[in-house]
Amino acid sequence: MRNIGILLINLGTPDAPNASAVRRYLGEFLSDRRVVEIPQLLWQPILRGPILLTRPAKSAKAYQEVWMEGGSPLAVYTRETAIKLQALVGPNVAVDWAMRYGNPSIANRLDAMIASGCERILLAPLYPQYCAATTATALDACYAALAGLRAQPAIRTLPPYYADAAYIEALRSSTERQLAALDFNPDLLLASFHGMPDRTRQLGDPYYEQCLASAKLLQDALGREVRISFQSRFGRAKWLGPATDETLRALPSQGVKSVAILTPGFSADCLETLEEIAMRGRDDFLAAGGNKFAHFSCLNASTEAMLLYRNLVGRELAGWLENDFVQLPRGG
Ligand SMILES: C=CC1=C(C)c2cc3[nH]c(cc4nc(cc5[nH]c(cc1n2)c(C)c5CCC(=O)O)C(CCC(=O)O)=C4C)c(C)c3C=C
Ligand SMILES: [Fe+2]
Ligand SMILES: [Fe+2]
Repeated sequence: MRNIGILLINLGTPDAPNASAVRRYLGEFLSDRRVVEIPQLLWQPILRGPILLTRPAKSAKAYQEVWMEGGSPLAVYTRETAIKLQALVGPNVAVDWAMRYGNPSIANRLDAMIASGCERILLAPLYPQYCAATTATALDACYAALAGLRAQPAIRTLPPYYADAAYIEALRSSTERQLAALDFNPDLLLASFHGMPDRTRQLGDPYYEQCLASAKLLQDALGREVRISFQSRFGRAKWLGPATDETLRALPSQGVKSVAILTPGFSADCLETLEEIAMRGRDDFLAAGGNKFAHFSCLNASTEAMLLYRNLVGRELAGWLENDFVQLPRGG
C-alpha cells in the first residue's frame, strides 16, 4: 500500500471557456477573503453586481483564445506535471493534483488520497513566492478539508522556494534554452510577476520581497539584466509596481526595441501569461514602437521543472521515505 502522498496545488480555472463557467469560478475565487480583503458587506454587492455581470463574458472570450484540447492551460500543465512527477518518484508515493478554486477540488483529492491509504501527505502549493492570496489560502482549504476527519493523516507543507538553488537553476536553464531558440538577442529580459494590492505588502506579506529576490538571483545566474514588473492589476486600489503593461508601452521610447518576457512566478502557463502577456503585451509593445517581442513559456512540465520538483519533494519527504521506524536517541 502507498501510504505517502503528494498533492500538487494550483490556483484554479473555469471548467469551460464560457460565461457561466467563468462566473462560477470568479464567484468562488473573488469571494475568498484572502484574495479580496475588503469587508464582505461592502464587497459582495460589488462582486455580485457589476463584476459578475460584466467580467465573465469578457474573460470567457479571453479563455477561448488560449483553451487547449485537454482544457484550460493551467489545468493541462498542472495535470502533466503530476503525471510526470508520479513517474519520477516511483510507485511507493502517490502523486495527485488539485485546484484551490473549481475542479478538481482540494477536498475531493484529499479524500481520495486518504481513502487510498495515504497516512502522510505533502501539500505542495506550486507558488515559488509566498503570498497569502495564493499559498495561505490553498493551505487553509486543505486544513478545512481535514477538519472534519477523526483520523487525520500526518501533514507536511512545501515551503516557498523563491530562492532555492534548484528553482533558480530551472529558471536559468529554461531562459537560456528559450533565448537560444530566438532569432534575435533581446535588448531586455523582463520578469513579470502577478501583482498584488500594495497594502498587502505593508500588512506584512513577504511576496514582493520574494519576487525581487528571485529576479535578482536569476539575473546573477544569467549574468545579464533582468528587470521586474507586476501584471494583472484588478480593481482601483494601488497595486505593486511598476505595472507590466505600462512598462511594455514605455520601453521603446527608452531605446529598448526588443524584449523577451518571462513569468517566473507562475508555475504553469495560464490566461495571465498566454493572453495577457503573450497577446496583449505583445500588441502593447509593438504598438508603442518595439520591433521584436518574445514570450517565454513557464516551467510547466519541462525537463527543468521536473528536475526542480523532484529535488523539492525529495527534500521535503526526507525521513518519511527512507524509513518509518527510526528510533530517536533518548535525551539526557
Ligand atoms: C484581487 C484580485 C486578485 C489577486 C489579489 C490575485 C492574486 C494572484 N493571482 C495569481 C495567479 C493567477 N491569477 C489568475 C487569474 C486571475 N486573477 C485575478 C485576480 C486576482 N489575483 C482574476 C480576476 C483572474 C481571472 C482572470 C480574469 O478574469 O482576468 C491566474 C490564471 C487562472 C487561469 O484560469 O488561467 C493565475 C495563475 C497569483 C500568483 C496572485 C498573487 C501573487
Ligand atoms: Fe490572479
Ligand atoms: Fe489578467
